[in-house]
This record gives sequence, C-alpha cells and structure tokens, in this order.
Amino acid sequence: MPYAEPLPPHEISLRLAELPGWEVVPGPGDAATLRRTYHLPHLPAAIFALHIAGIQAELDHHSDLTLGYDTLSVSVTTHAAGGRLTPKDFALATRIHSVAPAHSAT
Ligand SMILES: C[C@H](O)[C@H](O)[C@H]1CNC2=NC(N)=NC(=O)C2=N1
Repeated sequence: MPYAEPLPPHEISLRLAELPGWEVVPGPGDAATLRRTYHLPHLPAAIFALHIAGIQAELDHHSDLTLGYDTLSVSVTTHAAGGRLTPKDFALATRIHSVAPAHSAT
C-alpha cells in the first residue's frame, strides 16, 4: 500500500485499534483527522510539543498542535491526500504515542 495513499476504512479501524486514546474524527466526504488530547501541565505540554515538532521534521509530516492550560491536542491528516488518512498519519501518531509516557502525558 503506497505510503501516502488514502487508507480504506477497514485498515483505518485496524490501525486505530493499536492507538489507545486516539480517535478518528470524520470530515466532509472521505476526509478525516486522527486526534488525541493529552493531559499534562502547561510547561511540560509545551516541551512535549517541541519533541513532537522534532519528530515531525524527521518524518516530514506535520500535525496541528493546540497547547491548552493543561492539555496538548494533536490532530493529523494528509493534506496531499485531500484530507484523508494515510499510513503517514498513523506513523506520526504511533511515534507521538510512543514518546508520550516519557512526558507523563496521559
Ligand atoms: C513536501 C512535503 O513532503 C509535504 O508538503 C508534506 C509536509 N507535511 C505534511 N503534513 C501533513 N499533515 N500533510 C501533508 O500533506 C504534508 N505534506
């Protein structure tokens, strides 16, 4: 399956099952975003965001990050695929998910 091609719905379900706490939020048509809100205090959340930015530079794939008072929300979709979900989105989410415990992000 090409890396930046949209995933079929059954593939999305299988991959989402490996990412506890993440959800797929449908958009118009086939568009969707992969999202999670992490909970941690503000300054550690900013440091987590910086770590995520480094991962994104490495993967050349970028989420929208929203820094709140005690939350960091991550939202990712593939613009180049018309806002549909591709393996790139799940690769980024998996990396973020794997470093979250080091930031005590829940
Ligand atoms: C040239 C470069 O690979 C593209 O612009 C990348 C960069 N990061 C990206 N990030 C996301 N989320 N979607 C994209 O389509 C995308 N495209």
